[in-house]
Amino acid sequence: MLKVLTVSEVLDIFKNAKEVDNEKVDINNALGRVLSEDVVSRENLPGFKRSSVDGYALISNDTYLCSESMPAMLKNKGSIVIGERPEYSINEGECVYIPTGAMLPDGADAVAMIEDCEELGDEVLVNKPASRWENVVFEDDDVKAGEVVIKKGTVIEDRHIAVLAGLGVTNINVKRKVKATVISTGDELISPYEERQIPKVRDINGYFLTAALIKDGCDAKYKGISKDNEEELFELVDKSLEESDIVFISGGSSAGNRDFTINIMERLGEVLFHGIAIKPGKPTLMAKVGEKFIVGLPGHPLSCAVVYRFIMSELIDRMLGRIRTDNSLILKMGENYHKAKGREEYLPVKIEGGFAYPIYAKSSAISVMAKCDGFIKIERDLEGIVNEQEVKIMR
Ligand SMILES: Nc1nc2c(c(=O)[nH]1)N[C@H]1C(S)=C(S)[C@@H](COP(=O)(O)OP(=O)(O)OC[C@H]3O[C@@H](n4cnc5c(N)ncnc54)[C@H](O)[C@@H]3O)O[C@H]1N2
Ligand code: MOO
Repeated sequence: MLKVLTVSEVLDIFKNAKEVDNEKVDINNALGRVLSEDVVSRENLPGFKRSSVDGYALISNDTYLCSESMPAMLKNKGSIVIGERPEYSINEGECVYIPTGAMLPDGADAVAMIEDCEELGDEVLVNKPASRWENVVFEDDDVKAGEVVIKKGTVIEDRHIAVLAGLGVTNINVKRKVKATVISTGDELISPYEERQIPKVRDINGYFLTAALIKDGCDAKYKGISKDNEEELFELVDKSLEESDIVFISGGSSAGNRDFTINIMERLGEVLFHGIAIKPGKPTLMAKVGEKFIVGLPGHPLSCAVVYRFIMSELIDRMLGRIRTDNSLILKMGENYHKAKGREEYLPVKIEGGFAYPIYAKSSAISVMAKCDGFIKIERDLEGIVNEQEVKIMR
């Protein structure tokens, strides 16, 4: 008897998954890792008042009402060197040349752009009034000391690396990678490196899952193809559990006479469910072995991909404490779509002219993965979506 759960019941089970431990990585190895604590700035950024333009640092009052026909005439004290503390301080009637990014000298409260000034011997003529703090960046304009700059759970992207470098945070607290093993099962499977042998089929899921797990920040190992032989698969899963937090088995998940995954799960641990009310991907199963998991995914490639992408990646999120950024898109449907009640459905769609169109595909098809621009989720109790209805496209 299959123990079929709804998607929300499955997600509830994931809430009990334990987060992996923390580790430290160098900024050069931080890309794609999940922050295990908030990054709190120890300091203000930029940390000093600086000019945002090339020009002359001066006292704004000295340029009051000046114009091209009546420029303000200021004494030029010289030049400030970028990266050095200014040797000069500015008094009434004085100015000093300052390059973009250099430290504002004491006394100055504005910078006039070089385009609005003319050097005339020892003097500088300023043709346009500068208002107080014009072209000046304050000590804490960018970041204030004590501020949370990047939140715990964030996946570190290149843009975060920029911020970490700016803050001088080079040793970063992250979650260790989730260790995952991928096993494909089926006597009919051959490696994509092998010569084609009809009616054998190339292993798609092993490659897909390994790539998807790596993309999700796991240390994923592909263990190849196991024959439809319970003992062979048992040995492989048992051994893989020693070195993994989670073992993914593709194929053999439904109820046929060569579907051993359930037996292996019963022998090794506690089966959590056998079946999710979802289309495609119903024959998905999962077991717990101590703090580790075995997941059995449907053999049909589209089903396997949908279950990983929309269900199992949530488990990985839990284990990594990851906050996923929402990159979904809201668009209108370009036609009606009918669905049967009772299962939550993930429908592949193509975007054309700003509308979403369903792609009709059997779960044994794989080309849809190259053709679709994303998936829409249709709730369990709905019977479809009508033309022009707004839908959320998950990518
Ligand atoms: N009597 C029933 N038959 C089936 C049911 C059912 O409820 N009762 N469910 C169907 C659904 S839905 C799916 S999905 C599949 C899932 O089957 P399994 O997970 O047991 O997978 P297999 O039988 O091993 O394979 C199904 C199909 O997928 C191909 N396959 C398997 N692994 C791979 C791989 N790594 N790469 C590419 N293709 C793969 C395999 O050759 C089969 O064609 O069961 C339905 N049947
Ligand atoms: O659930 Mo199957 O995965 O519908 O094709």
